[in-house]
Amino acid sequence: MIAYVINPGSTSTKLALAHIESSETPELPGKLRLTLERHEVSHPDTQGTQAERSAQMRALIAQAVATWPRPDAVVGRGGLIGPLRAGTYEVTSELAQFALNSPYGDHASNLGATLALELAQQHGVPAFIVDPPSVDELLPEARVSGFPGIERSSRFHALNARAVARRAAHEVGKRFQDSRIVVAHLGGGISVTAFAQGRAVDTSGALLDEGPFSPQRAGTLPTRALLDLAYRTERAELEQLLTNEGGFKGLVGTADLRELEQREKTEIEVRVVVQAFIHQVSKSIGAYSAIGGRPDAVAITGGVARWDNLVRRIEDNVGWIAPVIVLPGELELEALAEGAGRVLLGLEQLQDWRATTT
Ligand SMILES: Nc1ncnc2c1ncn2[C@@H]1O[C@H](COP(=O)(O)OP(=O)(O)O)[C@@H](O)[C@H]1O
Ligand SMILES: CCCC(=O)OP(=O)(O)O
Repeated sequence: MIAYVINPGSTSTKLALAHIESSETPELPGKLRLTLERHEVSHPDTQGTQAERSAQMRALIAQAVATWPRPDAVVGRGGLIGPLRAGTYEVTSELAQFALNSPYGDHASNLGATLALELAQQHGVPAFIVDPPSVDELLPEARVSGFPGIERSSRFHALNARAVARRAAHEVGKRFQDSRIVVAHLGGGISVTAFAQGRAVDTSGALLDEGPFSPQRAGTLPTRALLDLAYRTERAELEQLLTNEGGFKGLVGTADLRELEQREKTEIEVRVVVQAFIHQVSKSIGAYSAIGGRPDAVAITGGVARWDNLVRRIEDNVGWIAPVIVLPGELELEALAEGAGRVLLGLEQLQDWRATTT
């Protein structure tokens, strides 16, 4: 089987030509063998209008796939399309349009369904999305916020976190469905999620929800201080500031942690903020490790997990909880290909978007 894989991010779109075949054995039911040819398309300049940037991106993607063999399906990263179960969904025009104008928030992943559908229609094959960031499997007690009318939500790196949790469970000799895993995704966004028996039972979220600050997002803030800030800042402007001018960007002037890895060695104010990040991530891992019993493993992933010395300091704080599995970068292209492959090979049923919205 051949699948085109499309993963739109905030700064680039990652693509892959995936060759997928079953490698099932009685001991490993549903196991797939994947071969991925990876490509990356840097996003056009941000000067143009949304429509111009979108047209430029489509042209660059079309150019990248022009010589690829005909696919059996196209699979894209899903978007914020409402609370739903984890799984693989067929992209319809309705789903694609909903994602483009989602009432659940704006994010680069909202474009994945449309890009997949457009390419799939050119080849007369189905388009899929897998484990969108709005996967919502929270425990009822995890939804309670502490104030009437405010409910905690589930918006996190579901695609990568689930794939990493599966990998971590395997590394400690467990099946994902029979394990407890805490996953800290340290990327452009940060999310810390507790998985129990294959379900994301609680998460910090990643889009101005809760949790540690990120390279440019604010994370959880003291409520009183946030109230004061809210009453002297126009709402849309404040949302933009907390989303793009918070975190490391707001505190030490850059969201590039490769730069900060060097600056930390000589600049005390950078070292304090890096230590604060480690402190917050460690606290969050500890909190999400206290749900239903000690986890079988803690996994640290995302681009920031490439900072070895930073990850080591987090491990020093949380290593007493459970074995720490480090998977720098992300497994999103693999997870998208596997999700499509499981359906194409008849190993898994499609989820129905309209029926499964929780
Ligand atoms: N080798 C590295 N060392 C430290 N930080 C890194 C490294 N590589 C990437 N990062 C940081 O990871 C973050 C991006 O994470 P990534 O998961 O790639 O992004 P996205 O969430 O957009 O997919 C950026 O803040 C970047 O500075
Ligand atoms: C809903 C979480 C998605 C997210 O924050 O992704 P990035 O870290 O890639 O921005």
